[in-house]
Amino acid sequence: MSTQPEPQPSPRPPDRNRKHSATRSLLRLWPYVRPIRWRLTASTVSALLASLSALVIPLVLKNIVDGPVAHRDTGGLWQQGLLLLVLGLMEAGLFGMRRWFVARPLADVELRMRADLYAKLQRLPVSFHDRWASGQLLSRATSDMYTIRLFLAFPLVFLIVNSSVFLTGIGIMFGLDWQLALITVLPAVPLILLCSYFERRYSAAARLAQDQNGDLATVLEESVLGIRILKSFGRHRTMAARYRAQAELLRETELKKARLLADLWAVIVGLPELALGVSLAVGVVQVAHGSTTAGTLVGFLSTALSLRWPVESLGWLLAYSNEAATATDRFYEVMDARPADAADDTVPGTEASADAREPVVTSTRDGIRLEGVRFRYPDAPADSADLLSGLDLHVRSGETMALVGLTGSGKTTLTALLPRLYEIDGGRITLDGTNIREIPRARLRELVSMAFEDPTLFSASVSENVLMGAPDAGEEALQRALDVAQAQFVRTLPEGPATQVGEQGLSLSGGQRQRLALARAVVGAPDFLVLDDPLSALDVHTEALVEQALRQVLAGTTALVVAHRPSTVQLADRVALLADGRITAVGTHHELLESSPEYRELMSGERAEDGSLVR
Ligand SMILES: Nc1ncnc2c1ncn2[C@@H]1O[C@H](COP(=O)(O)OP(=O)(O)OP(=O)(O)O)[C@@H](O)[C@H]1O
Repeated sequence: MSTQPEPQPSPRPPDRNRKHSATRSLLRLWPYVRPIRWRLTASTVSALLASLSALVIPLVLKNIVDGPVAHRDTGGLWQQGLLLLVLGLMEAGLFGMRRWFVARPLADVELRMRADLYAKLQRLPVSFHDRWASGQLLSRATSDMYTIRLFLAFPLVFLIVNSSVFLTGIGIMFGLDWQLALITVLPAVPLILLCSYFERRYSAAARLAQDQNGDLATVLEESVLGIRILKSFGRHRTMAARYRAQAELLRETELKKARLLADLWAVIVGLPELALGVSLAVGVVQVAHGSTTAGTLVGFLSTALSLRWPVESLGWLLAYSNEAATATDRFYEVMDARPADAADDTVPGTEASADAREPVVTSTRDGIRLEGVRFRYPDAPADSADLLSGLDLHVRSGETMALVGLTGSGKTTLTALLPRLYEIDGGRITLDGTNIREIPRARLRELVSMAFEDPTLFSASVSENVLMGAPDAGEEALQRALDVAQAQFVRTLPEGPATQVGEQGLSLSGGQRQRLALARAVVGAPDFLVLDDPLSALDVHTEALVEQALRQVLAGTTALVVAHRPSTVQLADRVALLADGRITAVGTHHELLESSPEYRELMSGERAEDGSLVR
């Protein structure tokens, strides 16, 4: 039976429909525009001169009609004709220069904004990424950046140029004949009101479309990443229907935008045409009565006609500026997101990170100590209990502690607290006596090395993936890490450790990926090692070999190893049992087997709480 899927907006922070004006949003681009301000000004001036030179053409026409044409002066006609040619060439040349001034600098602006967004995404805490759908972030880094660059290239320049040309043209028209000019500019009043109404409605629709674009990207990304699961469960049609429904929503919003624009366009084009018709009729009567010359009427009408583009372009210039303002808002929603403790954050390449390389002052070899640690996920239901509620644990220096507990008891969460992937809500965690909050993040993450349950590999070579754990480590360390992780299979790959793996490269099995992730964790010979069920995807034979090699690594480090099965527990000196947000028992495997009924159940797998706790 197939169910009709409802399009789901991906989880994202509450909608922040713009409460302030588009101008205020766009002004926030100033830090990026500032370095290219002179080139942008030169580009605007070129476009302005080009447009103004086009405005002189009607005046030349007036002179031709009232002068050489009226007096049959062929010599004068050639002169004026030449002037028209020069003006035309000037216009073309200046418009060409406009592009030349900004093409490269604008590409640089886009590059810098992309780089800043990427750096910010890397710095933001994991809890931020838990809240935001990846498609929303992808669309900000791609289509929103493109919208902003295009705005700086065209609408920004032409909003300034066309307004100036419009005002100059109106001035010329008043100079030629104030009565006709008055009739022509009368529609400006309802147009201004209409534009402000349009701005509000269009801005809401533009925001919705850009968010829906992000939702669509999320569905697409999930479908591509989960294609095997979708196919094997025969759910690809359901997902396709969800994608279509999401695309349908976006289409509706785009159509709404088009309708709004079409309505505005109809009025923007219709009203001035009407006014022009009336002024033409009045002008003809004036010429007939001799109160104005035929040349003045020709000049007036040509000026009015050359103002058509500045007026007609208003619709899409406003629409595009609105989209750019929305894209800017969306960009700054990420850029403004600040980790609560951003002050002590360190980024590689900054001065702070130089300090981060200083060794942690450790007078004692105290190992890992957690005291009264409390933690709950920021998006956990308000009425739920803390996931970790006053947890105490001491892993002695050089010791390997296995962490066991029912599924969902918080083992993975606890491991993520050590390198501060999440911030604790209470208590303290120390490494060799130093509070982890006092250790710069970059240094902390050098000290604590992790292998996650889900081994992610990047589109890079095997050696690049492994050396991510210690960029300065050499070939020898790489080979040793591969040996420890029993990843000798790497040597049989087409290009050995230089073979490309990950999404763009060779597909590896789950066990092979897990071994590379393990090699990545141990390559830097870290002081503290955190392994989240590192052997789960290995066959019994390989598991025994990895365990054997891992014992040597664990002997020289302080380690916390999440374990689901007895064989992994055997690697540890002692075992800690996590239950109800606390460590309820600590001891050797045998001690706990004797003293803790809960541990016995867990290790025997008798209590299959939800069928997935242990083998
Ligand atoms: N990012 C998150 N945001 C909110 N809740 C989360 C998040 N990650 C995990 N949880 C919840 O926290 C609880 C503990 O999850 P955790 O992954 O730490 O358990 P675990 O003991 O490692 O489980 P397992 O043995 O199955 O790996 C679970 O109820 C889970 O739903």
